[in-house]
Amino acid sequence: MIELQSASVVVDSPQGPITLLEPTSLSLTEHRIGIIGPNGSGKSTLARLLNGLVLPAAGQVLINGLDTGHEGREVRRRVGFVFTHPDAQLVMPTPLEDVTLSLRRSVTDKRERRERAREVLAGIGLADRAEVSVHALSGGQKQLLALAGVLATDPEIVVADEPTTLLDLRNARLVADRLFGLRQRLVLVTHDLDLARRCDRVLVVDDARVVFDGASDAAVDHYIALAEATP
Ligand SMILES: Nc1ncnc2c1ncn2[C@@H]1O[C@H](COP(=O)(O)OP(=O)(O)OP(=O)(O)O)[C@@H](O)[C@H]1O
Repeated sequence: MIELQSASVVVDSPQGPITLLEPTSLSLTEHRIGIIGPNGSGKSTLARLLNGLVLPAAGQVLINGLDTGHEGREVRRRVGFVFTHPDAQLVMPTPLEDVTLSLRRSVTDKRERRERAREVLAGIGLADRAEVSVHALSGGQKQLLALAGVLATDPEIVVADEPTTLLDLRNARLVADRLFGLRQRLVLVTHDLDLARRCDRVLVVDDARVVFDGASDAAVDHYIALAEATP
């Protein structure tokens, strides 16, 4: 379970503290949770709270009982984070090496790890790209590889921050289908309202607050009404 207990996010600026997320309390137990809202509203901030990339200024964030403030390492092991830009998480020269690195904790034998990495790559359709430079991959292939790297760590929860934004229709569908096929709990930040509609529960964030929390169709309607009401 993902639990926010009056969790707020505040950053310092030369003009004084800025609140990026007002105190928020949530219990997220659904399989697929969407987060939608306007640019700059606080969606990424909320997503980053869930794996301790951002820590609450007050309140608590608990992931399956672990406090992100005190047990950050344990939390990051359980919560895989997929960034909008896959380059942010592809650290090795080739796909094979990248996935092999992600498997270092779960598979101790080196040879077995490489074999397993090849299987993972085959599973995302990149078997023939295993040993090319990651820079030679297309945007969609990179995003699939980044996702595969996250999944190779066997997280309990996957948080994805606009993972399809940079992709064309075909690749966006590939990545989305992969995300929605996961057995793990998925928290998905997205501007794609069709994807939001596929979630079991959707949070609408506006102006550093969760302004709606409910079923996906009602949440999307709320967001559209909000956008239409904004001058
Ligand atoms: N470290 C920071 N210092 C100051 N302001 C920040 C910081 N991080 C984010 N912000 C500001 O906080 C607000 C919320 O940012 P956030 O990235 O959470 O928005 P978002 O809803 O994900 O936006 P988008 O849809 O554009 O990605 C924005 O106005 C952003 O400029």
